[in-house]
Amino acid sequence: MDWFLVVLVLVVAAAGLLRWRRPAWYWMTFGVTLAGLRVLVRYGSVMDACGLTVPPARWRLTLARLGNRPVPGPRAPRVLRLRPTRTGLVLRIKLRPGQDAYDVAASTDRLRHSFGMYGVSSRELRSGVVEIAMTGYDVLKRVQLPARAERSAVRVPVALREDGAVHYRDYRRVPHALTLGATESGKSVYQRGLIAELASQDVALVGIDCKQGVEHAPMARRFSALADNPDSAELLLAALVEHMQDVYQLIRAHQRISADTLDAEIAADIWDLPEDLRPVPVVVLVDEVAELALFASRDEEKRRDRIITSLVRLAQLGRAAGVYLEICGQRFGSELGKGITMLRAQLTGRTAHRVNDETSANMAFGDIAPDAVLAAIQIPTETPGVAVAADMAGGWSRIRAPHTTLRQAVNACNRHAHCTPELPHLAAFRPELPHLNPVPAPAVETAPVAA
Ligand SMILES: Nc1ncnc2c1ncn2[C@@H]1O[C@H](COP(=O)(O)OP(=O)(O)OP(=O)(O)O)[C@@H](O)[C@H]1O
Repeated sequence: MDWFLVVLVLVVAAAGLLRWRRPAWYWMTFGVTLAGLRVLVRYGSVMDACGLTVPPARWRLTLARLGNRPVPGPRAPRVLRLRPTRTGLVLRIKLRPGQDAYDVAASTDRLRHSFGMYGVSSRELRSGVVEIAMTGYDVLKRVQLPARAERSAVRVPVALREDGAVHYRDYRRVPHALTLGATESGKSVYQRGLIAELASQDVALVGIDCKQGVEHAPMARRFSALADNPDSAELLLAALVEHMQDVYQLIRAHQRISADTLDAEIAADIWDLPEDLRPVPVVVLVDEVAELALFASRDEEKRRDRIITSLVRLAQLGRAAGVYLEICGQRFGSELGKGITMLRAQLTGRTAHRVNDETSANMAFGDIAPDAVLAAIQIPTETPGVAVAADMAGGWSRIRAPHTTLRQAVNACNRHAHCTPELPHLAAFRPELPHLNPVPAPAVETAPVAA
């Protein structure tokens, strides 16, 4: 009995310690079982308390009356499945007649504290079937992407969503994206993580970093082209437009051949081309975009107009040619001059880190997901890296990228330097390669020769 007590105290102490210091480990060791039991045991009463039950059917009442049995109580939605995950529980329920997925969505906060979970969200899978995703702890506090997250050439995991799901950057679904945020809000860390993920994929990376290359230059081994000032950015963007036009020519040539062949696929973009003909997709990463739009003289104004025109052309036509834009900045509104709102309309993937004012949040979401504006303004200063991500479908979620240091990103780029494709149009912009080991070799002391 004594031993049993000692073991019990030790287990409770270990659980308490894990819950306090390592909530993810606590969840996987104790939390998931306790929360699963709690949900199953309390399910009926919680649903009743949250107003998610319906009165019993009339035939049940009649049967009970005829059989002199107790009157049946209200009925909660039927549980189809309760699935544990790495970060929480997923409960799938079948609604009773007269219930609506909106009723569940409106009760998520009540469900959250009634089930003792950290966060609850819901979505309708199909008519009458709702999935309730519950997280057991604050998954955005210390973010680690699951090693088994799916990866493909133009779809890589970049962050974790607050419901515990992995947030992907999928260039085929959302070709161009805009990432906004105040200074020190986590934009560079987000972009670094993205580069580190893309490094191992079959894509060409092109960087435009007007902070003199401070962000991109250390990762130059994996970049097919780099520009570190507005002058070279202008030329690089013009070269990218030429590359895009060449890819269109290739697609046209393939279409001419396949048009004469009965039943052959007719390509509409690079992904329809046979693999041996398909040009490598290009991801163009622009850091601090406002630097490209500012000018102080007439010549600089003309250069700015040419830069914005090239960006607009790439945004409008790049998707089919496999040229994708990833633009990053503190603000991106009409105050940056003509062409900006037109360009922004093409950047349909939006991510906003902490912003300083509502206007900046509106620049990110005002036109695509107005509900996300408030969420972006509420991101606290003490959680850099937390962001709100939305796309044209109008849905949004809070996300946080893992904390990728520049060293980790550089290591990933160096490891995959051999994957860097050479693009003929961009040959003039191949970056000067940093030395892998820049530490000078220590001077060799020569021992005095014995007489
Ligand atoms: N995902 C994250 N998780 C934890 N900490 C983060 C994360 N992202 C950023 N940080 C912290 O916030 C600091 C600022 O991040 P970052 O340099 O990415 O900001 P920024 O928005 O690019 O700033 P600036 O515009 O001034 O370059 C980082 O040094 C890091 O310590």
